[in-house]
Formats: sequence, structure tokens, C-alpha cells
Amino acid sequence: MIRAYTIASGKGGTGKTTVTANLGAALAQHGRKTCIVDMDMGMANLALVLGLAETPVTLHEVLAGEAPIRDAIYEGPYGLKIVPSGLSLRGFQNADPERLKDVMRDLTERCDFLLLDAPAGISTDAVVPLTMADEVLLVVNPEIASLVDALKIKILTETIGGAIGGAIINRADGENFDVNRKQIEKMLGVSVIDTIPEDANVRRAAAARTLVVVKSPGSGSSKAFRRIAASLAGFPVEEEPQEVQDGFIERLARALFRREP
Ligand SMILES: Nc1ncnc2c1ncn2[C@@H]1O[C@H](COP(=O)(O)OP(=O)(O)OP(=O)(O)O)[C@@H](O)[C@H]1O
Repeated sequence: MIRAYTIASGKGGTGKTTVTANLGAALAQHGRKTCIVDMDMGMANLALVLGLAETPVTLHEVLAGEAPIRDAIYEGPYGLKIVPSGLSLRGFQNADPERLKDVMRDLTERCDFLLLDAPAGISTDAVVPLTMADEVLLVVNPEIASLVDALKIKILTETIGGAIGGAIINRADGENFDVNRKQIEKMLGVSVIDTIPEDANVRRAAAARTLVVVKSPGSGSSKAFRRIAASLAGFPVEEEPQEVQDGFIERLARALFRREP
């Protein structure tokens, strides 16, 4: 059975795109056919985070009726399927709702898991994805401003008939919490699925146009992404992941060009 999740937050910059991409890759790594869709028509970050160089056809062209959805599906790590968005301020406002339904139906036929990366805020573009998935997952930072905005999204989702599947705390920085897990659960009235630590490896991976679960599988954030994937898909969590080994070419290049200090 296909499971569709919308990853939302309310406040911008909490880590929705990071969570969508890494969770998608962690599911794909476990053999789950997974498709992630960038529904943030204004920001279109997913392709950048995944290092996709050329995306001539995007969700934007598909919704405009200029291309079939299959032309807007690109392949990422572990066979993860990615539908990027176009840079357009028009967003869904002019999109034909029937076409959007067809696109989603087509995607659900191609995968076991569908993850939708929703835009921040409560514009039309942000509201549409809240109604489309089985469950909305709220990505929050452990700070009051993020929680207040997440609460607005929760209320909005429930008002329009959607369901909240839980919250994911991202960028939890050691002791540096405004609010702890229990307080977050009380304030939002939803359970916290897991906590992803603040992790410099996330930014290093982003700078290298790749994902932390690919580049640094042993890092704290990667472990959290795999735990969340395991809980969504119901497979056991691997405690000791294998670090990705450099390929032969990388090792050869290092051996040949190593400079002594
Ligand atoms: N756990 C983490 N540790 C360190 N840095 C992180 C973490 N999660 C996200 N980041 C960084 O925070 C920034 C914002 O993340 P991201 O783009 O995923 O947020 P977003 O909620 O999708 O933003 P927007 O609202 O603009 O779409 C990025 O630079 C990302 O690398």
C-alpha cells in the first residue's frame, strides 16, 4: 500500500527539504520505491539539494500541461525518484486541480512512498499539499517561533480535513533547547516521531550537492533519518551502518597525488 506524506512546517528554514530528501533516500536505500516531490513552486530547492544539474522539465511544466509527469521524474541516490519544481511565483494558483490529481495518481502508481515537500507559510501553494497526503509530518525546530507556526499548520490541516502524523524535531542542539520533547508534544498536541540533531555534516553534504545519509552515513543526523524511515516503513533499524567507501578511482587518485605535509 502506498503511503503519502507531506512534509510541512509553517516557518521557513526549519529543514523540510533536508528531511524530505534524506528520508526519501533512506527509504530508497531499503528498497522502498520512493518518490519525492518539490511542491515549493517559489523556492524549488529539492533539485539543488540533490545536486541535479539539469532539470529541463519540472512539476511546473507538467501542471501547465506542457509535459507528461514521466518527463519530470529524475533519479537520485539509491534509485530515489525526484520530481523537481520550477522557479515560478505562479505556483498552484493557476494549476488545474484535475491535472494535479492525475499527476499524484500517476506518482502513487510508481512508488511505495510519496513524500511531498511543502512550501512554508499558508499561501494557496502551501495549503494544497496539506490536503493531498495520508498524513502531514511537521518539521519543527526546538524554538517557540517554529512551534507557533507549526501549530498554525496543524490547525489548518485539521480544519481542511487532513491528518497530522506527528512531528519531527530538527536541529536539536545539545543542551540548547528552548523547549524539550515533552513540551513540544504538549504544545502541538501531536507525538514526536524522532529528533534530528544539529549536525555540521548536513551542511557539508549540502555544500557538496549531496545528502548527509549518502556522504556521512555514520553521523548523528543520518542515524536519525534512518530511524525515522524505519519507523515509517516498519523495517528494523541498522545500528551500525557501513561508511560509504571511496571508489577505486578516488583511492588511486589519493595515493598518486597525496602531498606530504
Ligand atoms: N539537522 C541539521 N543540522 C545542520 N544544518 C541543517 C540541519 N537541517 C537543515 N540544515 C540546514 O538548514 C538550512 C535550511 O534547511 P532546508 O533548506 O532543508 O529548510 P526548509 O525548511 O526546506 O527551507 P525553506 O522554508 O526555505 O524551504 C540548510 O542550509 C540546511 O543545510
